[in-house]
Amino acid sequence: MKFLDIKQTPEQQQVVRKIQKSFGTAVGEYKMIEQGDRVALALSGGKDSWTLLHLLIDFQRRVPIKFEVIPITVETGFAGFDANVKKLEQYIEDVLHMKLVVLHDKFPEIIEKHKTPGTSACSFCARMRRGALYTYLQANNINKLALGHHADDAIESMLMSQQFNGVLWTQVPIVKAKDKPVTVIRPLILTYEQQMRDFTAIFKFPVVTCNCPFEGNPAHKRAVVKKQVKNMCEENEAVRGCLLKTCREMFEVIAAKRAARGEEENDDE
Ligand SMILES: Nc1ncnc2c1ncn2[C@@H]1O[C@H](COP(=O)(O)OP(=O)(O)OP(=O)(O)O)[C@@H](O)[C@H]1O
Repeated sequence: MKFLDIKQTPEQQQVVRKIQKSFGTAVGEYKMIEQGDRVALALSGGKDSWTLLHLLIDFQRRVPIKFEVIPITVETGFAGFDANVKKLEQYIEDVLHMKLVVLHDKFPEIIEKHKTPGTSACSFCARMRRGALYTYLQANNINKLALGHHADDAIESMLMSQQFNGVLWTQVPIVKAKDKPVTVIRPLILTYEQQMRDFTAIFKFPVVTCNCPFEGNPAHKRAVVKKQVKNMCEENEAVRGCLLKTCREMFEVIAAKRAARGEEENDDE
């Protein structure tokens, strides 16, 4: 597996080192990976989870901790996604010499039947995806689930929760799933989305989408908040760093509140 060994320009080397550092800091600081872990990497085929898969394999080769990485894709059943998943399988076999686990499902039919008015299809889909992954993980003794959420996701979720729900919430770096022997980890939580774009541009992963008809709607709350952050950064480029610092304080507040209530997390995306 020589994916990181391809010839890189000095600028590209900088991109790689910087992302290895933000990944390594998150994994170390939040104690995400331990000896003997079996880590499922939830691969959507987007740039974030592709980047995460490569960083996990790179980390596996560089540290003395022994752990497994098992890439898994939920083939949701949206028209055309099955052909995209074939591209993921091919790359993983040819380039990484690994096997992709594919869980086939029929989300469009279930969404059509059960969607409750007022809730977005996206959160419903994310919950079903999580359910499918937890079922497979439990049946196969896999104790960690790595998701590709990154720093900008955490920032946007924090601002969305404040503005639309009036609560302190965001995706946290590590959390035990409610009632399940699975711990969710987010090793990219200190890495900005632009870093993933730069990393993907160097290694040219076969990026695919899930072909869902709801994606990219500019009226979505996340799209609204993304634009707000962009506007703030145009006025003061230090804003993004400050917001991530706030998120890091919030991770502790959220964990302390949960511990005080004796709760395990219901880790909604
Ligand atoms: N179909 C899927 N199968 C497996 N894991 C998935 C799937 N879709 C999403 N995920 C996981 O959930 C995370 C968050 O999903 P989301 O749809 O918000 O992705 P995203 O921000 O577009 O990231 P990516 O670039 O990885 O697609 C992904 O990074 C990935 O780890």
